[in-house]
Amino acid sequence: MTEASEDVTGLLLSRIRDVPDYPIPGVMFKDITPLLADPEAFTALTDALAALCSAQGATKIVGLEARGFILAAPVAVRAGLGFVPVRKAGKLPGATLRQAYELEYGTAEIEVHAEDLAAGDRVMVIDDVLATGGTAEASLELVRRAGAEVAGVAVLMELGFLPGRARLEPALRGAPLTALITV
Ligand SMILES: O=P(O)(O)OC[C@H]1O[C@H](OP(=O)(O)OP(=O)(O)O)[C@H](O)[C@@H]1O
Ligand SMILES: Nc1ncnc2[nH]cnc12
Repeated sequence: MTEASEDVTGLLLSRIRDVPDYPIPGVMFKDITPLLADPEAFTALTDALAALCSAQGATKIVGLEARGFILAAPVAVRAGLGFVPVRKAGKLPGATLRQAYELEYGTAEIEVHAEDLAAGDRVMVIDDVLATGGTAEASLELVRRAGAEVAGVAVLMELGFLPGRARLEPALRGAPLTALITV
């Protein structure tokens, strides 16, 4: 299975809560906590993402702090693959690669332990939301700077009212971007 079924899509969509003007006025925040609290929905999400990782021949899973960790860690276990955290700057103790990027509501820097990824790894990047695409774009930069190959990017939810997909397109270099749902 490479796409979520309509039943799964509907279930996931029904468990996402809209919070207007959070964290700043003008942002419609998509809150995934109701989905996480529903074991049927969380399991369906994990299974769909794990199937995608297997279908695309991933050998490692990168999760993006913080909400991406919640999704990516069970996917890595389910798919039988190693999990590599990409963290906000200053949180990883070892030698890191660092990349700056812009968010829908601010700027940030992310890091990965340089030794966690290497040539021969095929990496699936997993996150909850694709908004402006800045976080995912920076993570692909890190994956490649570490010498690894990008198997794809998979997100629970793409914000279709923002140009994240178009921004990410060049950085994908032909690798697939899969969103289980688009809102
Ligand atoms: O496509 P973008 O515009 O880059 O936005 C998407 C990112 O923004 C959110 O993370 P955030 O940095 O808010 O952190 P959190 O997961 O710690 O809440 C979300 O979890 C994605 O990682
Ligand atoms: N509107 C939004 N809702 C939830 N997470 C986000 N990350 C970036 N923009 C977001």
